Amino acid sequence: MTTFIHNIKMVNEASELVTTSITIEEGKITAIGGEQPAHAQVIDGKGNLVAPGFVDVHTHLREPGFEHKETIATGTASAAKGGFTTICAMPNTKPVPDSIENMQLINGLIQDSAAIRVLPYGSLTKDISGEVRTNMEELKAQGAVAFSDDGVGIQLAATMYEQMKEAARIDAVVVAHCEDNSLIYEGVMHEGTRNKELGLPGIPSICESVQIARDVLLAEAAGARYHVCHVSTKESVRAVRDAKAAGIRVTAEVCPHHLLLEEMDIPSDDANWKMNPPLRAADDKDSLHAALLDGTIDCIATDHAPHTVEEKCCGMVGAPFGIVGFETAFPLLYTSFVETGKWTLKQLINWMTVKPSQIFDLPYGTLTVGASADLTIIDLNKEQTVDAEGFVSKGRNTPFNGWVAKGWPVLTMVEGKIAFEEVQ
Ligand SMILES: NC(=O)N[C@@H](CC(=O)O)C(=O)O
Ligand SMILES: [Zn+2]
Ligand SMILES: [Zn+2]
Repeated sequence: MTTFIHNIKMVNEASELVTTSITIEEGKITAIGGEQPAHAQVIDGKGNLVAPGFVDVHTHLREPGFEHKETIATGTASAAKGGFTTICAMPNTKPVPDSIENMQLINGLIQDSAAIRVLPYGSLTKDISGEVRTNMEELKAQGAVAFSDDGVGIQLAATMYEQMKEAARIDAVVVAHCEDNSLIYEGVMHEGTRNKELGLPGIPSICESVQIARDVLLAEAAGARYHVCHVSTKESVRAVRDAKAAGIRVTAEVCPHHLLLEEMDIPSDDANWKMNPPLRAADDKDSLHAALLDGTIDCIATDHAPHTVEEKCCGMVGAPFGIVGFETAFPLLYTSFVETGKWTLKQLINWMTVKPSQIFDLPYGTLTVGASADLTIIDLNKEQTVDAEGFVSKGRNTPFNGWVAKGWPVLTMVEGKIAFEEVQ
């Protein structure tokens, strides 16, 4: 089948919008700016923006094991609505993708119900318990996109070092949730000013940064490719920046909420503001912005982490960490940082497409002839209020409810097939 999308604007290197057309055949882009082919299905882009489908390297789909929070079907529908076409699913499911058998089980579930492309992580240790190392070569052969124990930090340096050496041998990326368990102090938000006002236990910044500092040195010694999840503190930024300057193969991501919010924004003891790592201080947030702009931080990832209303109902202590992210990521970032002139549209799109793809050697996140027709059409003028009740995700856990934003995806396509379309 041939599809022709016309009356569409693409953003060029200078971040200007250029009206063009896209021809898609057999799931691939075959022309940009060409004439309408005969017998094509025609889509009117209505003058909207077309961007490469977003690539999210840090997501939680909860299935198998926690289908009451999210399923592969609801999570990928939510992602498609947010303009995402490729997402990497973290391994904190039940079972954990830590064996050939469990990888195959998860691949089967993805095959059966994913609305977009889902690339599963394999775990670094069995049952993400930090003890017994997994056979990453076996898991890679089953399609593991990279390796992580996200949700928990790897406490033992030797475990991390051994897996890094093996990852270097098989050319895989080690992806780390950095958290030293001895420095959590049962905290539920940032150890700073706001937690004291609210009388809640705090997680100090060193809980994250000391493990990053350890890991970049381990990565250097192992010759491994090492990617840091959800960087949240200025000390973490410095550790990554220094490591890059030393030639260590480190990359890093930042989440929208850490760019948009800080500890003082937390209105009350409300678990919709509880996530790991927590919202940090204003100067941490500033350093994350500077790090994105100077390339210390490579990309943006949502860390979409759905939980139920019941789990999030009753204050921070006792509630699980995590907030949803797919359906609000682009509009919130676009409105806060592109519309205000802090970033160019091209920068934002790159941080959500080519940049994450490059880290994981993925052939996605680009609108070029020959590439998979993974794209999202976005109405940059459409203004809408974030309404958690209207989310496609099962999760309602967002601190952004009620925010007004522009730039909502109206159509998302994966391999030329429509995965989401806004009903008129
Ligand atoms: N980010 C979170 O607060 N929670 C994540 C785990 C994680 O990403 O560390 C989850 O799985 O709920
Ligand atoms: Zn994490
Ligand atoms: Zn996560």
